[in-house]
Amino acid sequence: MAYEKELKVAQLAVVRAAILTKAVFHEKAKGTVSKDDKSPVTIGDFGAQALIIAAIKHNFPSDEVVGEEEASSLREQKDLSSTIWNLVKDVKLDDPESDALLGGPIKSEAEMLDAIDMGNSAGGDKGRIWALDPIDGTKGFLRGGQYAVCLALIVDGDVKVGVLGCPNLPVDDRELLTEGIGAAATDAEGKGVLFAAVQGQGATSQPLTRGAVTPGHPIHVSQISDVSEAVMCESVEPGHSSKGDNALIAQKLGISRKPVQMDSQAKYGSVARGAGDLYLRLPVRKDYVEKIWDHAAGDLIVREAGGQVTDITGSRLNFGLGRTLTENKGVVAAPANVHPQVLQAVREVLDAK
Ligand SMILES: Nc1ncnc2c1ncn2[C@@H]1O[C@H](COP(=O)(O)OS(=O)(=O)O)[C@@H](OP(=O)(O)O)[C@H]1O
Ligand SMILES: [Mg+2]
Repeated sequence: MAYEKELKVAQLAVVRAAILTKAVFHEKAKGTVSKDDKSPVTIGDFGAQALIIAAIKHNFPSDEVVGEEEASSLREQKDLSSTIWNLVKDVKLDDPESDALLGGPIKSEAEMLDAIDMGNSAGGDKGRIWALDPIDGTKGFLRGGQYAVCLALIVDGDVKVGVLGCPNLPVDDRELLTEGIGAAATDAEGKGVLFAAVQGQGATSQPLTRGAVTPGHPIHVSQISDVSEAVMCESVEPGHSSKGDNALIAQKLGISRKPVQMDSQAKYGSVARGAGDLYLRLPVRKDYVEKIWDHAAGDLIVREAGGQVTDITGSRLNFGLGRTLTENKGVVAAPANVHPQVLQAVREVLDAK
């Protein structure tokens, strides 16, 4: 099967990184520092990025990585760097064979910093480029809510493999629709879902363990025929996506159910397994440009599960542009049969503004 090894390495790398993020999730002080753009980054972001890039480079040395973090600030803050190293050096998969496939542990702090810095690819529409968001939904992570470890392989601008590790998502998707899942999540035993997709091969999910991965079971978007019965997924943070517009669109579509608010690309996973029906991410700020690592894995997983993902103009998201998508044109993800209707409602609401 095409991309078999890439899928396995990506899944195991995400599992390995999630072992670290789960450990950090339980710490009160998550080593938060503010990036230049004022968004938060934690010791978990850096550690997870190092673990994933080391695994990719061990298996595919000439592939490039577009990663969210860089190590320059760590090289100046030696204490922070050694705190992260103390976490990273102990992370190991429970299954020795899987651990060996990833190249075993990272050997030194210097190697860890170098691995983080290998996420500096400029991206683009040529070659094999991995898009990595070590902790997507950092605000959710800090709040004790949903977050996702996200990894995708983009080949010549096309997403071929997508993996999302969602450590706080209930394995049983019926639980998802209970109120307050975004805020009240825990990663108690039995929680955590690993989503994956390969282009043309469908999407799967399996419980997020600490060891080997299985082929997973196929997932599908919901079968709703009447869009008024849909459950909408949206961001928790009001600054990331317009909730006012979402409410107007829901009204236009006759949707009366309350939206489920959830941080991170976990929303794509939820739509892909039919635990939510729609995901709308409508621009709040014209100058904010969405980054490819925030969408690449989720885009493929939803499409392989039978959904359609476009921007608000109806075009497929363009991952060949570099580190970012086009100007902020938002995201509309829905089961293919209702996507045109949803898109039309989106356009009507936005045009009326
Ligand atoms: N203004 C604005 N508009 C749109 N998107 C933004 C904006 N600011 C931040 N971000 C990005 O949102 C990522 C988190 O995604 P979500 O909105 O899905 O989750 S959340 O509910 O906000 O936590 C988050 O990803 P992480 O930084 O990895 O957490 C950001 O890349
Ligand atoms: Mg992100």
